[in-house]
Amino acid sequence: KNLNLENTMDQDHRPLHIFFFPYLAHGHMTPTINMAKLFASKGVKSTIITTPLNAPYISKSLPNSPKTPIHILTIPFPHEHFPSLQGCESLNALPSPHLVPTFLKSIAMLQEPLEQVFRQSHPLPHGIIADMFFPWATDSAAKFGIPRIVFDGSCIFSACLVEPILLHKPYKNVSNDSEPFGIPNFPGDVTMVRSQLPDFFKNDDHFMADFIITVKESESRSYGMVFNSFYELEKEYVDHYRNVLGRKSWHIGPILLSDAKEDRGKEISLDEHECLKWLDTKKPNSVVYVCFGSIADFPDSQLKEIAMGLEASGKEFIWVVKKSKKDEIFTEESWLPQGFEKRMESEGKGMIIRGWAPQMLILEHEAIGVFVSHCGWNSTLEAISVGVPMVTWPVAAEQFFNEKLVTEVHRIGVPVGAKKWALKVGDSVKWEAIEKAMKKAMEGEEAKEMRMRVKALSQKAKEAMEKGGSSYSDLNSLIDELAAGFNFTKEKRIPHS
Ligand SMILES: O=c1ccn([C@@H]2O[C@H](COP(=O)(O)OP(=O)(O)O[C@H]3O[C@H](CO)[C@@H](O)[C@H](O)[C@H]3O)[C@@H](O)[C@H]2O)c(=O)[nH]1
Repeated sequence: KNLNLENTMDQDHRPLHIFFFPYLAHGHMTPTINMAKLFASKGVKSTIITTPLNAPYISKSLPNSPKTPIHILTIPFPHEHFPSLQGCESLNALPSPHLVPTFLKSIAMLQEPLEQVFRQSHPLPHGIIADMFFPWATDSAAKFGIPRIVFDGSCIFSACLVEPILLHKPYKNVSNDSEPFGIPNFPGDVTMVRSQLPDFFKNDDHFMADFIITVKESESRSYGMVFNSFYELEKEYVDHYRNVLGRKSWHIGPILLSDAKEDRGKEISLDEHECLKWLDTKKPNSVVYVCFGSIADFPDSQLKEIAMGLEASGKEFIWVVKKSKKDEIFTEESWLPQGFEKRMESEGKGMIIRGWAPQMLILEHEAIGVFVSHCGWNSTLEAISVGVPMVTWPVAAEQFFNEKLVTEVHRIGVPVGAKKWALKVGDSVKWEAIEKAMKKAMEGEEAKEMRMRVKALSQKAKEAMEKGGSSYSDLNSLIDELAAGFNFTKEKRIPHS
């Protein structure tokens, strides 16, 4: 029942207080910060728990005068046990992908400091929204009688796909990596091929194989799941998740739409906004924006193919390029066709951003015609929220699942033809395919229809966040429930456990 508690007080008239515990990676931290801001805008006292090196980024992203203050509480990172991670407390700051297993181990050691925070909290918070990749947070919260809610950084569509694939292993029924297989106990007739699945789904010896099982198991024991998504985008899958899989869930997004425009891109320097001025000189829907999120790192040979594809398409573009080694000098010779950058700049054709771009500000510029993306969920939702069609180029994580939602369910994107899941990206896509996909997404009748579909979804996303919309209502019921749940927590019992 919806209690509609006034002023987000609990039944003892205490203001509601929620801990937010984001994973130490960009793609997880940003939506969690925005979630804390959203809760604070409703009058909920919000505390973000993080490690010292991540605190400045969070604090820069917070609004200057929120309705209710947002606190940052730091816990120590276990550097003494992991000397190879000196100076690095985020997945994005790892000097090499080889350190990922070490990083995962170090994260597990945050459990004790988190529990220490609970021990020192008087009174205890009403709940903790902790990232899915902290599976042990469920047990930690339970020790203190606090409901643990899992933040799944992706969509419900992907969550519905992961469950039956892990459980029924349908990829074992096909004879090779490229033979399609259907998904049992999944609404809709999506097919996958084996090469698109994460290695740790298929290989029990993979360093993440046990971890993903623990994550799923902890989800089923948690109080519920929060998704940065909206009902109208994934109706069938939300219903399946709740009614067939029996999971308690709230979809409260696109959270970014609740973020004030002046707060977006605050964390980057003003010079980088040069690209926005450049976009002001371009025609509506004419520019290709290419960016593969905060982690994916393409080899030089693949970057060269992208450059060739962009040039051959004749389209204007903004292309964001990252390198895993921060200090590496970006010389043209190794990864661009000769003279490419000068040629593009002098013709006003294109702009390369090295490092970090103000993505949301770029995407919502009317000049952007298509987004070439790896289908990280934040990027996908950002494109949908502002109504920009995509060229999909999934790389790793759950990105091949998200691609299906974009290209097959909603038909708002053109696949570039990436076939293989890989933590270390190869050079699998040739320039001809890149050029073709970009043209298909921007030219002709089909492109027009795709644009209309994504614009319609963008409108629905806005409505979901407005008063009375599906995400607005779900957030209110979550807040009501947490406020009402305090009586349960006093008895050291998690509701619905
Ligand atoms: O130059 C850049 C690059 C990225 N971003 C932002 O960074 C975020 C990137 O997030 P996402 O698109 O989700 O990609 P990843 O960083 O790769 O995210 C990881 O986390 C996501 C959430 O769980 C998963 O969906 C992805 O598969 C996983 O790789 C987005 O908000 C972008 O707007 C920028 O602002 N500027």
